[in-house]
Amino acid sequence: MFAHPLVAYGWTAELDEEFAPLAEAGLQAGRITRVDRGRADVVLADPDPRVVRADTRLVDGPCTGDWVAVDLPPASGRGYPHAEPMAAVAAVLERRTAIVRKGASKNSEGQALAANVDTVLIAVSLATDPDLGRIERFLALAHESGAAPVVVLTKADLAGDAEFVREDVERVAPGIPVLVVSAEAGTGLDVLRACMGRTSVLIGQSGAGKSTLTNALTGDQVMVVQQTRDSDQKGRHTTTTRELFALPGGGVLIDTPGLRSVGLYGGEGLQRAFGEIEELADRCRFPDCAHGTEPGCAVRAALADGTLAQRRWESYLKLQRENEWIASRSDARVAADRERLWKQRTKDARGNIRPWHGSRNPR
Ligand SMILES: Nc1nc2c(ncn2[C@@H]2O[C@H](COP(=O)(O)OP(=O)(O)OP(=O)(O)O)[C@@H](O)[C@H]2O)c(=O)[nH]1
Ligand SMILES: [Zn+2]
Repeated sequence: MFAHPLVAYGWTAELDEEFAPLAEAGLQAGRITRVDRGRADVVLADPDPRVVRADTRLVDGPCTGDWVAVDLPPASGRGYPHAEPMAAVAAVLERRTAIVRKGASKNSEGQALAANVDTVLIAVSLATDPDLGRIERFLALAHESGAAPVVVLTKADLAGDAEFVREDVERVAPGIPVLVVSAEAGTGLDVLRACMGRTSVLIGQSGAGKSTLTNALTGDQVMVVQQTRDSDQKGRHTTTTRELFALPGGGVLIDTPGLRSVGLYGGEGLQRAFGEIEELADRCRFPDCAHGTEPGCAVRAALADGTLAQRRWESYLKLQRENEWIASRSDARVAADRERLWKQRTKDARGNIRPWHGSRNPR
């Protein structure tokens, strides 16, 4: 068994091996538990896990879940220009997976929400009718990340007929587990735990119950929870940062703030989220069928006999148009951005550490 104080935070023998040259350069391995402007909380082994605040301005766009190399200031503070010596993130290790959505700004930059995640838990409240289109969007985002999606229907204690909703949601999530839980009543949590990989992230709308679920899974009041508005069950955007916790039974959970918009950021995720449509298209008579007026179109046949729901087809077309629009913004630009995101940011601005590349590339 591989023993290391950061195992509880997801550290593996493989990471340890990758990190060896950085350790030799005098850097400490750590995982980002939360990010603020220009700063991050990083859990380090010292030798027991402890959280330090570190400057992140030397690296490009670190996010919660990133494995990093931390440069701790010498105890004397000698050699540091600041009055208060501060730890600094010197490098970000290659990401295995990353949840990337379209950035808030108009340009085509992607925004990483969480890194090195194995399971994406898409939280959807059963207190109101679920928005299937939104779930499809979250699923495409999750598929694109490289992690395995799971849909978690929350607040089962408030649902009239949870099973009915679950079947509805299953139709838009082919091959994906759809679970029913209540953090309030404590039901469904064991099944949920069994579906969670080493590192899981909770995503979903504000008020979906992500923080309540985080508290239930950590067995602690780690996140603040606020009432949803009675009028429309909308959340109040209580959670404002992404935070990472080690779970008592092993594994790591990242809670995220409610997402107002989930702009997709291109890629194959959409095809995977709509796998059954891709399969239908493969059966069209013409390989380049546009599913319009062509004879022998399997997609139109499925729409006609109801095997493929009209709503689902339109949702797919809409998301595909969105994806294409992003790509058209500038293929080169998007490609360069992605490259930059996936690539190892091991350059140390101070130039005293050699660039270092991990052995695996998620793409
Ligand atoms: N009845 C019931 N209420 C729940 C359950 N889970 C969460 N809630 C309530 O739903 C409201 C919103 O819960 P949060 O956990 O803050 O939701 P969130 O998704 O973290 O919201 P943001 O932090 O704004 O993104 C709170 O009033 C919770 O008490 C549940 O299982 N049953
Ligand atoms: Zn066709």
